Amino acid sequence: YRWKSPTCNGRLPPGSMGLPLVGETLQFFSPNTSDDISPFIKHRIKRYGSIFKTNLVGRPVVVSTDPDLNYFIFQQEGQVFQSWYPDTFTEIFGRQNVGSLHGFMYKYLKNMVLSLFGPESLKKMLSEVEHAACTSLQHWSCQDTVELKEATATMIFDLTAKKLISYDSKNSSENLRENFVAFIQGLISFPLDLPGTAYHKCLQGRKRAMKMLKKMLEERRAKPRKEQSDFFDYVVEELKKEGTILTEAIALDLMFVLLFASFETTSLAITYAIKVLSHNPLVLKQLQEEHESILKRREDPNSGVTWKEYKSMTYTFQFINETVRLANIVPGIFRKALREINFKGYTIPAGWAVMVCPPAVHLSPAKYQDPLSFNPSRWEGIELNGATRQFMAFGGGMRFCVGTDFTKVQMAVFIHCLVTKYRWNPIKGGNITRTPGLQFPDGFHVQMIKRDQSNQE
Ligand code: HEM
Repeated sequence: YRWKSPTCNGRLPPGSMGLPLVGETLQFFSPNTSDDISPFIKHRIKRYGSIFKTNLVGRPVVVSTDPDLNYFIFQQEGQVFQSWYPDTFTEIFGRQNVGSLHGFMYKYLKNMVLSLFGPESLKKMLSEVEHAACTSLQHWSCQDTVELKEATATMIFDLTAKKLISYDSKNSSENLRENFVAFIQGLISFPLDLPGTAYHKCLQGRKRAMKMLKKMLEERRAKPRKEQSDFFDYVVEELKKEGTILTEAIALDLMFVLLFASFETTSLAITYAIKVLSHNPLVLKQLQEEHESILKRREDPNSGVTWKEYKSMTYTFQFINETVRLANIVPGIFRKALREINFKGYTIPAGWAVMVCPPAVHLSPAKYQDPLSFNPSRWEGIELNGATRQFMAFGGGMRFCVGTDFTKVQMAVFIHCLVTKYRWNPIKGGNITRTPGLQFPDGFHVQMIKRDQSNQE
């Protein structure tokens, strides 16, 4: 009885707490192979309304699909709500990762990351991003087929690892990337650390990756470089400062999170983008027109993408917004109630978790006409500089994703290289599963063909 009816000073949102101990965890993780809102969420909205309670991995949770409550949760970060993630996240990302830090330390880290992925840094990175995209595409076009999820993940990982820690997979005896396996499955999973589970694989990967990162940082501290050129140099300088609040453990957890957050999310977005492009020839044509006209306007045809050109990719930004709206890479954003809250007649008790559910908003017919259709033009004339009540693919409020602009640069530049120089044929795979994180269980295999070659065919 106590499990089913938790104590509360007011009126709890409706919903079921499921079975003792496991709650509704199994239903929450059951796979969904469509782009639509997961049946778990959909059925409960129908039955209980837009705010309901449940229990996931032994935790009472209020799920919010209500735009007003979502907005309130994001705005109240650090006041009424605080960033909180299930134990699986904290164990995998480290207890001192940026998502688990608050107050002064959090602001300090956020500024550090923003200086790394802010517009000034990105302007300087543009040519590196283009180089990575062009060489990868060239390489893939020499192979019979390429599996895009893995290939784009490797491309982005190599670029970020170079920028952060000057890691070059080709000149290193150890493979850092292979430690980041099964992450999407392991992160939001049942915290069972048993051989064979995705959670176990993630923990093992984390241990190995942290060992490598620690060794690299120690080597750098022993032999600091004259000029600061990567994030490790910056960290080494910060650690030397008297009275610094940064510790080696915090810096390493941050490095680990950034490496993961940058490659796993953007590679899913790019793979998803190419998959939808394969089915939407008119969208592809519009993208081609935009990018070919950029090339035509260029005085020096051999020069790279400039910041001005990047900023002029209007249709591409609409395409990116539409991709991340439908991809719903982050299916749930977690917070903890710091005190009791009353909202729209319901009480959320202090200490309870809340989960903002972006897919429920992104796929709501009340917010988006024909929500499941891929239509970049719906974003025409809408400039998104942050989250809105309708769009929260990158979160919202104070914790809005610091990598948003980095992702957009990578996606836009990659699309530029792809649509101006290549065409592709889907060969196999491309099916998606959401458990609830987006995955391509059999990858997405395509044949990449250089356009001048294909024109001659
Ligand atoms: C398609 C790509 C991406 C998506 C959909 C995405 C999504 C999100 C979301 C929803 C949040 C908010 C989490 C919360 O409020 O608890 C977030 C935070 C974050 N993201 Fe991203 N992200 C993407 C790319 C990146 C990249 C490329 C980086 C690396 C630079 C990155 C680094 C971070 C970090 C460090 C945070 C934590 C920010 C904080 O706690 O203030 N993300 N991201």
